[in-house]
Amino acid sequence: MFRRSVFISKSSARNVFASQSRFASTKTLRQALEEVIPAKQAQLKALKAEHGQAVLGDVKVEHLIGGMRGLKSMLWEASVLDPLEGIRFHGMTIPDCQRELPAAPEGKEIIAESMLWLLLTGKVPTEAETRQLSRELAEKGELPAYVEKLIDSLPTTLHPMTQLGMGVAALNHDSAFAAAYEKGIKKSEYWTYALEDSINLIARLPALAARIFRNVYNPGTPIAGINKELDLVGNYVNMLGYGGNHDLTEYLRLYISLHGDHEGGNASAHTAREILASCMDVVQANACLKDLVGSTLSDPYLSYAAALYALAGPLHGLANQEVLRWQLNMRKELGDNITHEHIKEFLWRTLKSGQVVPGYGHGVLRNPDPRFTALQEFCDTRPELLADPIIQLVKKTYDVAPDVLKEHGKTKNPYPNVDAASGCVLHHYGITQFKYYTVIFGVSRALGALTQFVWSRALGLPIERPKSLSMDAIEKLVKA
Ligand SMILES: CC(=O)SCCNC(=O)CCNC(=O)[C@H](O)C(C)(C)COP(=O)(O)OP(=O)(O)OC[C@H]1O[C@@H](n2cnc3c(N)ncnc32)[C@H](O)[C@@H]1OP(=O)(O)O
Ligand SMILES: O=C([O-])CC(=O)C(=O)O
Repeated sequence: MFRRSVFISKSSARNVFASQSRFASTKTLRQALEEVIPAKQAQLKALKAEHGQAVLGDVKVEHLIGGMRGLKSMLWEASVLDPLEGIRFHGMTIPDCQRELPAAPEGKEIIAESMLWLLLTGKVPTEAETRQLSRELAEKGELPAYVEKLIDSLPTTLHPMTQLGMGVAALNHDSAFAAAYEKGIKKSEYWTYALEDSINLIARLPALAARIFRNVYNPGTPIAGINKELDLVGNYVNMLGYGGNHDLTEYLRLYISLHGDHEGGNASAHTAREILASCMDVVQANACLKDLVGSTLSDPYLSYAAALYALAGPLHGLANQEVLRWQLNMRKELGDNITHEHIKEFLWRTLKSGQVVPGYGHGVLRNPDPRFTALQEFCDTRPELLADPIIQLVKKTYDVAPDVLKEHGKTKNPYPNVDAASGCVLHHYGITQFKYYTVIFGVSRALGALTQFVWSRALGLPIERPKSLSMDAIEKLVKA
């Protein structure tokens, strides 16, 4: 399958890259990024100069109390989430990406490299560019010995996500960004070191994540070496010990690409990167360019470690482990031959005990998550997946859960999010250790979070420091 480097013609990409040629030749990711940075810098400058005082919305007291839901307060380049339609990556929907982005030579699904290229540059890479990036990642994929030693020293009872965050933070020992900053570099050069660290980190995540899996679940077994001819996820699957399982490899390619970015407001991405100010009066574009952990010029490793700990919460990334635990409990309690009526009763028991239904609801989405749909479609093309009792249970739950949640009347979105489907497929392929699932999510979310880290440095965004208020201060302002 051959695909050319295609110019993205939609939304923001249209303005920024309008002067760029439609078909790029083979270049490295760094070269491709170098080409697009000046246009983005100019766009930001013009936005600030021409529209710095434009009002994007009101900040209400309910925003301060309600987790800033819906507040337009962040700058995030790679993707934008529509409540009804779901995510678009530089204007491309998930089906667009499935159609346009290069797959692995022997596969059909999107791979992490082509998604990363799209997120960073706004362009669809050629096959040759994708392969070149795969090779670069494979060449940089080995873990330093001190990190292996650190991970091997951790108790196997320590949650895999805690271990992942520790390993990522420890990788900052070799941060090019931190070293260059210490040496004293110009602000305009930050992005190049940010990119170097980001690529190194993405390259090393599979080896780190696989080592945690081996230590916790298969102690003493060997870990496969990195194959320089393989893509990132192909190597990850090998290192996990599932090499040769083509369908699992394809599933993880899709999963890791789709989970890569979900605009900026989700807790993990937000932690790593940046936010536009939430001021008490109006949101002003020029006053609002701010960062969180990355904005302090903490290096990409420390920023992403922080993001991982946000991802490890059950209302966010840990929900995929919670979904499977919940579905397995359902099966244990209800036995085989579970009917829709049984599931309804189980759902009500969950809700009446004050718990959330994991895998359902969303902070922004108001329709079924198109990532959930894409994963369901993956199952629909494979009879062995359709015959799996847990996958059937997930489907049956989807038949009844939206109505139960509507009747319950609390959640603004009674539909499934991506986590409702992701774990059951892993379970089918033999990755039954559900406490590990969020680690896979963590390998993925680096694609989007680190993309924005690079862009934040390229655009010279300042430290994040929104204004907070006490309840007394709010009352005083409101009464005045
Ligand atoms: C990759 C991801 O992070 S996707 C999200 C993964 N998380 C989950 O699947 C966990 C289950 N879902 C939830 O807890 C929520 O829907 C969230 C955290 C995703 C979004 O939270 P919010 O934006 O606050 O949702 P919303 O505005 O609809 O919440 C209103 C009420 O409905 C409740 N609610 C929301 N979703 C659910 C649910 N799945 N089950 C039961 N109640 C729910 C909320 O707890 C809240 O109750 P409260 O008024 O008593 O506090
Ligand atoms: O967007 C959100 O708030 C949560 C989510 O689905 C993600 O981060 O993938």
